[in-house]
Amino acid sequence: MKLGFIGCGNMAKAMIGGIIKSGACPREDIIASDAFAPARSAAAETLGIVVTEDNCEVAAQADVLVLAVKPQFYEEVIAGLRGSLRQDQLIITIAPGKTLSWLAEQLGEETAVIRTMPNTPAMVGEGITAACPNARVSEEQLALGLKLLESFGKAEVVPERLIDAVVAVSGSSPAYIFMLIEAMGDAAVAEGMPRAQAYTFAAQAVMGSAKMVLETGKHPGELKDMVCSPAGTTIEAVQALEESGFRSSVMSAMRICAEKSRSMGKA
Ligand SMILES: NC(=O)C1=CN([C@@H]2O[C@H](COP(=O)(O)OP(=O)(O)OC[C@H]3O[C@@H](n4cnc5c(N)ncnc54)[C@H](OP(=O)(O)O)[C@@H]3O)[C@@H](O)[C@H]2O)C=CC1
Ligand SMILES: O=C(O)[C@@H]1CCC=N1
Repeated sequence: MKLGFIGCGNMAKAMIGGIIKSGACPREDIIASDAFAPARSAAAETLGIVVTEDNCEVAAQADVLVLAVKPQFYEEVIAGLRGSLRQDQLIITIAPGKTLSWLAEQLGEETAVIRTMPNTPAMVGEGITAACPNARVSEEQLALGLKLLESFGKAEVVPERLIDAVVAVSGSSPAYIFMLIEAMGDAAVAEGMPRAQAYTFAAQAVMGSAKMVLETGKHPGELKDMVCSPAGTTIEAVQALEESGFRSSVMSAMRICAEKSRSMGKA
């Protein structure tokens, strides 16, 4: 099985890194193209895969083809691939806004497409990806697609109407979490902790908290209550966070994120 990537930027590199690390596809069977020469060199050097400038060469070789360019380039990239695509190929998309019906118009009704939304923690095998197959995707193709997506984390089939929520809750959310870790690190530095140590403590606390949600099955509010000792330190921090609208800020940001994702389909 040959795996092709068109566009070899941040998300493609995260996915390819995870795929190679897990052994789901050997690096020799992965080929990627990118219009930007430094992106090609970075992928060749860091991932050890074959790279080319020619998108059609990737499309011609790939059994599974991932379109990993920004959504605004999808139309021109797909137009440039006409004549190089085959009916037996599986296309995986990762762009917000680009719906299965829009993709069917661009790629042809007969093309098997899995619309997905991954995230960059794929790079360390801790991604989560939502997958929406179209009606042309066979059981074997869906199994193959999910095997690839699961090679760098979790993957779940979701109805397409949920994909904009997925963009907000997992596609984009690593950025909010990195901002949280950065802010926690800064505050610990202000208390006198060396910066590197501050990031280790902040990141480990975030990872451990996430693991508790996943592994205990307890409501996040209950887990929060377990940290708040009566008349203690945490409840003071919780009150300060509530006063500055922490939870409503996160919800507003995610609403704007999902709206932006929806709007990208109209561009
Ligand atoms: N980054 C993330 O966390 C996530 C991204 N995604 C999606 O992944 C896709 C890629 O995003 P991301 O990796 O962040 O973007 P990047 O800009 O890092 O990567 C895209 C790459 O594609 C190149 N490119 C542009 N036009 C073409 C073309 N015509 N042919 C071949 N290559 C081209 C770009 O070059 P140049 O820089 O010159 O334009 C760039 O190197 C997007 O659709 C994004 O929405 C989905 C989930 C998470
Ligand atoms: O910022 C973006 O548009 C992409 C999609 C989800 C994460 N990054």
